[in-house]
Amino acid sequence: MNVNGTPTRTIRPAPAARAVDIIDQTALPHDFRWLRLASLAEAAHAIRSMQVRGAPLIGVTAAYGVALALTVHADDATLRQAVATLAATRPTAVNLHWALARIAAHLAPLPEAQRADAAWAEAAAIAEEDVAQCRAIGTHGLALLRPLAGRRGRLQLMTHCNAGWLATVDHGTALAPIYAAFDAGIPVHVWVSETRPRNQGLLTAWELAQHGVPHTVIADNAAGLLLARGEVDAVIVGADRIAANGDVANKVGTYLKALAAYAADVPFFVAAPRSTIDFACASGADIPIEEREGDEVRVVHGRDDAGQPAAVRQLPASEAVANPAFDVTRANLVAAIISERGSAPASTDGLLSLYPEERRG
Ligand SMILES: CSC[C@H]1O[C@H](OP(=O)(O)O)[C@H](O)[C@@H]1O
Repeated sequence: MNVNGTPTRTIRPAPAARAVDIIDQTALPHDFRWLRLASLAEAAHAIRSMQVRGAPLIGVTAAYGVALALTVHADDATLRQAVATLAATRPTAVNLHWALARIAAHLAPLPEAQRADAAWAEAAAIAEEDVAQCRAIGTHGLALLRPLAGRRGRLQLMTHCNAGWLATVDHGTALAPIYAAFDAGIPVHVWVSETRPRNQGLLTAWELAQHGVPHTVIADNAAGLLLARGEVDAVIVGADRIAANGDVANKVGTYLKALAAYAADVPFFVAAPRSTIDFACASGADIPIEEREGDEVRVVHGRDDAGQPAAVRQLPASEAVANPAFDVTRANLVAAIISERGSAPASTDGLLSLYPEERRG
């Protein structure tokens, strides 16, 4: 996508410099800056701290983290350690674990002398696949949105968190069909949920503003009113892990929006590439839910009136808080899964209709 008119992706490999550059998403929406990762430790920290975030993008970043590690040492112990270090950063997004399993399986049979170059090439291949798959999600998602347009002046959409191009290498997942509809000339407006406590909705607002897509930022708790009032034609979100039965793990608060959409008879779509679907995970009950640091709830980070970074402690450090980063939406609340291969019901048969090669027995 474009930043100030310049085509930009979220990650830029620099193998010659033994580094990879990522957009520092903890600085957005106020500052746009690149961050250079030059070691396994820096890649792991970037994922854990959410300098880089988004299910597909953390998978790609982890793959480059393995390349950074093997550029220094390419023995089996280093490969195992790199995979273990990166796998420990965040548990829920299966994309991270899928990418690590894929690059490890690709590198293990190779002679040590060939592993570094092969790691950079495989990480780049995973990144390019993500770009193509997210572009296709936009096309297939547009096919679902187009029939909903025309009911009123603008197609009224709602999303949660950030599942735009910032969460992928390019195009995004949930936002890809929105960009596709906007670029096709369909009048759209997006209700953007701020998504406490890390406020990834502000990243979505930044993205949409960059592309010129009309939008309105709302408090998370306002979504139910808008849905009940009939001000939303469809909800479209991303996913961090889709279980084999169609249950969906996504940013915390997604489930509440799915319940409100169901009560308001508004279609609730989930957009995700193949790397987000975990056929080895039977149902949402088996998806690990990341619990993050309590200060993400206790402390609000923003800007003061002078535009300087400011952190406001809302609660004493001793105050007990819970901070689950994701929740699980049961498949029966999901109108369709949108992937690079098309759309299908959120069910075992639906997912297998998209990926028949995964059918066992
Ligand atoms: C394109 S899916 C992005 C997905 O990842 C986000 O989580 P986080 O910001 O914690 O990495 C959120 O769940 C999005 O839906």
